[in-house]
This record gives sequence, structure tokens and C-alpha cells, in this order.
Amino acid sequence: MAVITLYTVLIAVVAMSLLSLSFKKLRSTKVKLPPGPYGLPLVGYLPFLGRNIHQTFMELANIYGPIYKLSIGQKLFVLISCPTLAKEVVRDHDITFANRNPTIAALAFSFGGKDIAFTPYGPEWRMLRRIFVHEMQSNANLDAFYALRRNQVKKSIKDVYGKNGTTIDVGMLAYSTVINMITSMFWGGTLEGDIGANINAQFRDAVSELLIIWGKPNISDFFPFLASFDIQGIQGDMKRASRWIENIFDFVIDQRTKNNTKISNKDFLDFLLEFKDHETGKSLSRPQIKAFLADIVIGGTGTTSTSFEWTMAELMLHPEVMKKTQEELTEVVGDANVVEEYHFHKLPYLQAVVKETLRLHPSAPLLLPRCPSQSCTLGGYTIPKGAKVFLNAWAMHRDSQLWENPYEFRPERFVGDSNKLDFSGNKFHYIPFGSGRRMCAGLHLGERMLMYTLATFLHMFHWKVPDGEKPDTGEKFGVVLEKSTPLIVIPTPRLNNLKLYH
Ligand code: HEM
Repeated sequence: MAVITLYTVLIAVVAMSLLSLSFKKLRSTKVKLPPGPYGLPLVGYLPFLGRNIHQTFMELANIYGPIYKLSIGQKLFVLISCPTLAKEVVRDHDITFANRNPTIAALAFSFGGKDIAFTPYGPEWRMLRRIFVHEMQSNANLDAFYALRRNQVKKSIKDVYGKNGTTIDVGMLAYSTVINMITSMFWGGTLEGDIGANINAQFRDAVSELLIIWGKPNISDFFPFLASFDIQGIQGDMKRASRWIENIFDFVIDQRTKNNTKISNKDFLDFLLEFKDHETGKSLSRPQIKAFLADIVIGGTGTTSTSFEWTMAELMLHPEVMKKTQEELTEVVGDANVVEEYHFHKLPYLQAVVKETLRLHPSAPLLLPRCPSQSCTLGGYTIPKGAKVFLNAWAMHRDSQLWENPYEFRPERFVGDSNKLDFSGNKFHYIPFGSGRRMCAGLHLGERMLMYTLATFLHMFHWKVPDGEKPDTGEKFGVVLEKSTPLIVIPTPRLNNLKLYH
């Protein structure tokens, strides 16, 4: 006990000295920092953040304005919640802000920040991003992998049909469908039979565990000098979970390369192993291949599946919108057919439902923080090099000066040409996939998976909540913004031709 107290005092003394040094340094350089709340000595604003920090950040914006700062431990956070300043970050100073400040957990999983999400801006990142966005996820490739996605959705339809009339957890349905689509696109038919099922199940569990660990606040991120102690064990847990996932990646890559396994459908692994950069003539190294796969798993699973769950929750709360969405599906797809991706462009109302859901419930409400590579000025204030800069999409999506009745779920606001808002991030008050150079690198795949799963499940089934229950829209902040209570619903088949469910 005495030893623990001694350590605590020692750590506090060192932290105080470091803090006072950094404040002295800031004062001596006479910079004009944005306004912001005071916190407690040492920990700063940490004790006041609350569980849903995106909501706290919006309340603070109402007090301090569209740009403010706060300190947490040794870190300076800058919060931005107006489109004009957001534009300054992602357009006017885009290169300065095209860097990340990864957490310790993120570094542990991304091969030390060697992936797209965390590689610093520069030629290496530009090369990774070009391959990932323009080549790996080209329309032709995404079309080629469609059969793999389709097979997995068919399996989920069969599962849901088997639960006809009983309750199911929508979040779990969405997560398993999305991760099955992703693993299938990764290594397709390489892993057949029991071994395949076993590896895929292990993979699914490892990814869920990793997302949970990643979502835990880590004291070492706020006090970097404590990092080597790994007080909460988060770094160790993350390394273990990542190693587990990496072993699965290695196993599958070895299977494919050593046995030269022939598969019927082309998948991401084929693409990555065969890839030769037409500019440099170079192939991808094994760590690069694994980093690409990691980005898809981490970037694509939680975001897409929670967006599915939020959409279903809003539809359950708005039966008139549900009715209109299903009528559109009936008209476009027809009662005797299943949904195909080529139907999407004829489903403007469903597209509007998805856009409206992502306005109210963006998976990453504060996007991924950016970190200026040099000090610069925003809105007349100095933003020091190394600060963590958050664009508060959640607050901008709910700002009554930017949206009419912002708290109402009204897909109609996205219908028609007069208000053409899309996911490109060019209108800075609507940025569910971010904006600028570092906007979501998986937008095309994410949009396809989300639209396809939603359209299919809405077309194939009627959904109702158990008697006496009402879905809510309570939120839980984490790696992605989840529903605080799971959405439980009862499906019944909607189409007469029951063969379509097998
Ligand atoms: C509904 C689905 C999705 C949503 C709402 C979403 C949202 C986002 C957001 C808000 C960012 C931060 C952008 C910024 O800082 O400006 C981001 C980054 C990223 N996303 Fe997504 N995402 C989705 C699906 C996906 C998928 C399917 C993948 C992988 C195929 C993916 C991979 C990435 C990567 C790699 C980054 C980092 C980009 C960089 O730093 O250059 N995301 N995503």
C-alpha cells in the first residue's frame, strides 16, 4: 500500500512539473489560444467530460463558441463546430491538418501507425490511399466482389427467416452480416468447411474484442509519460488481440500463397497479392497487405453495422417513413425478386433515409482527430503544433442555424435536386464520412454494404417491436456512436414467394 502511495505521489509530482513547464512555454510564446473552460490541476477537463463526450462538447460550444480549447492531462484539444472553420481545416490548411495523432491502442493495432488511417501525411500515405481507394475499391473491383457480399446476405436472410415471429437483436444481426461480408471479401472461398467456419468465428470474436479494447479511455493517451507503465493494461490487451488477428491474416495468406489455392470468386487477397504499382512497379509487402486488411476490418465493421441499427431504429419510430421506404422497394424491385445492387440508383427515398440517419447518428461524431504538423491560425486563434483537433460533425448536423427542425427525423430534407447533399464532404455542415484529404477511405464500400443490407432486409421482412415496447435513440459514445440499448425486433416474411428466403 505504502509503495503504491509513494508511486502515486511521485507520478503526481512529475506530472505537475511537466504541466507547469508546458504552460510556461505556452505563456512565453504569447500565443492567442481559443477560449475554453478551465479544468482541474493536472487532469484538466477530464473529470467533467461525462460518458457521451460529443454531447458535452456541443454544450461547451454553446458557451464558448464554434472554436474552443480544453486540456486533458498533457494534451490540448481544440473543438470546431461550424462549417466555415471546418472548411479552413480541410481546405485552406488541408496539408497542415492532414495528420493524425493516434492513440496508443490505435498504434498497437495499425502496425505502429503504418496503415492508411494513421500514417502521417506524405508520399507513403498518398500511395497507400491511392491503392486502397482508387484501385482496390474501384467500381470494377467492388462489382467483382459483389457475389461474395451477396452470398453472405443470403445466409443472413435464411437465418432471420428461421427466427420468423421471434425476437432478434438488430445490432447483432447487422454486425454478423457485415463481418461475414468482409471476411468473405477478404479471403472468399479459401477457408471452406469446418476449418473455415472455425477461423471465421475466431476472427469475428477477435475483432469484437479489439473494438471493445479500442473504445476504452486510456490514461496513457492523456499523460504520455505514463505510457510505459500501461497502468490499465490497454496496450497489452490490444497487442494480444492484434497478434491474434495478425496470426489469422498470416494463416490465410500462407494458405493462399503456399497451396496456391484456386478460388472461384476473386477477392481482396487476390487483388493485394497480385498487385503491382503501375507507377513504381513494386508489389505490396506482407505488412502492407495486413495493414490494408486491418483498415477494412476496423474502419468498416462497427461503422456500417451501427448505421444499419440506427436506421432500423428510426424506421421503427417513424412507421410512415418505413411504409414509404418499403413501398419504394416493392415498386422498384418487385415482390417476386430480391434486391440487387443495380437497384440502388432507383431508390432515392431509401438513400434519403440513410442520409438522414447519418445526419442524426454519424458513426464517428467527432470524425478522427487531426493534428497540425505546424502551429497555424484558425478563426484568429493560434492552434499549436501537436494539438488534437476535432471537427464536431454531430454538433453541426444538429445546429438549428444550419438545419430546419434539426432534431426531427425527416428524410424528405434530402429528397429532390434543390437540396442535393451527398457524402462527398464538400458541404461542410454535412460530413458523416468526414471531408478533405483524410475523409473516409472506405466510403464506396461502406455505402454499398449499408444500402444493400438495409434494402434487402426491409424488402424481405416486416419488422415490429415486441408489444408494449418502444425503441429509443439513447446514445453510447465509443469507437463508434452506438445505441445505448439494443434494438430488439420481430421479423416476419414480407414476400409471398418463400423460395426467396432459402
Ligand atoms: C457507414 C460506414 C462508414 C462511415 C460512416 C465512416 C466514417 C468515417 C469517418 C467520419 C472517417 C474520418 C474522416 C475524417 O477524418 O475526415 C473515416 C475514416 C476512415 N474510414 Fe470510414 N466510415 C465508414 C465505412 C468505412 C469502411 C467500409 C472502410 C473500409 C473499407 C473505412 C475505412 C476508413 C479509413 C481507412 C479511414 C481513415 C482515412 C484516412 O485517414 O486517410 N470506413 N470513416
